[in-house]
Amino acid sequence: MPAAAPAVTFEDVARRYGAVAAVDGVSCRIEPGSFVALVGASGSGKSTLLKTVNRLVSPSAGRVLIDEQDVRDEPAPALRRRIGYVFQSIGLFPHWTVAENIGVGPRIARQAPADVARLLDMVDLPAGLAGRMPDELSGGQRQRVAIARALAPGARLLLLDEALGALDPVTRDALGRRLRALHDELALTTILVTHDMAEALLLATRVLVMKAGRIVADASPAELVNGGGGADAQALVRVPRDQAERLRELVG
Ligand SMILES: Nc1ncnc2c1ncn2[C@@H]1O[C@H](COP(=O)(O)OP(=O)(O)OP(=O)(O)O)[C@@H](O)[C@H]1O
Repeated sequence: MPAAAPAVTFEDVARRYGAVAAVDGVSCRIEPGSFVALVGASGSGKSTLLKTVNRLVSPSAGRVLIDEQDVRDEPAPALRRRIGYVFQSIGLFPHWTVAENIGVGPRIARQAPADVARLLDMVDLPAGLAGRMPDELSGGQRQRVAIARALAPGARLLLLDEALGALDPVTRDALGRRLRALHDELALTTILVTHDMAEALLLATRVLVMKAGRIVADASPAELVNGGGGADAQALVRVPRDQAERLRELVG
């Protein structure tokens, strides 16, 4: 396990698919311990950029560093064991119990067995769920198990790709808060891909806005809600702001 939360550095990263520049020259350093939200319209390149970190996508140009080390310097399986990755479609192994799913990372890495009860408690699930199969859980419970599994090998870097996207709004809000608390308690570096600017503003310490494969805004939530970050960012901030104003008008 790395001793501290890592930094992530993108150096002029590009990824083309034929004529499409999914990521088009991104340079940016994510500081250790930060919680960065990557927001932007569908197809703006958020997921592609995120996946260059754990090498699910190889850049066509440029490089990605974790701390000062190029992610290509070690075999991909070893790299991925150091990185928690949670995505929307969950991906629990359907024929394994909750405990077996959570324990898979440490088992493959030949670490001490996962403390399943502690990991379940971290994501606000009762220890009694350990013996259940994934199809005996709700969507929100499954997503919590996926987060526990991602953290089980002691990862200090957490990549979340629309990890809350399929959940109902109440569960989504609760799990978002839990994720932010875990980020703080475990001193993680977290990168969250989301369509939802309100979620980004409420959870992140820094928001990067992507458009057509590029980062077009880089600002703190406070800067964004105070009108900063430029036109592309403000177009996204306008949505939750207008909703909040319309709700306020309903107050009698
Ligand atoms: N494996 C692939 N093959 C071909 N084109 C791809 C591939 N992956 C992504 N793309 C294209 O690259 C662009 C960026 O896709 P990406 O999934 O990174 O966007 P995104 O911002 O994460 O979108 P969404 O929010 O809809 O998930 C899109 O035009 C997409 O069609």
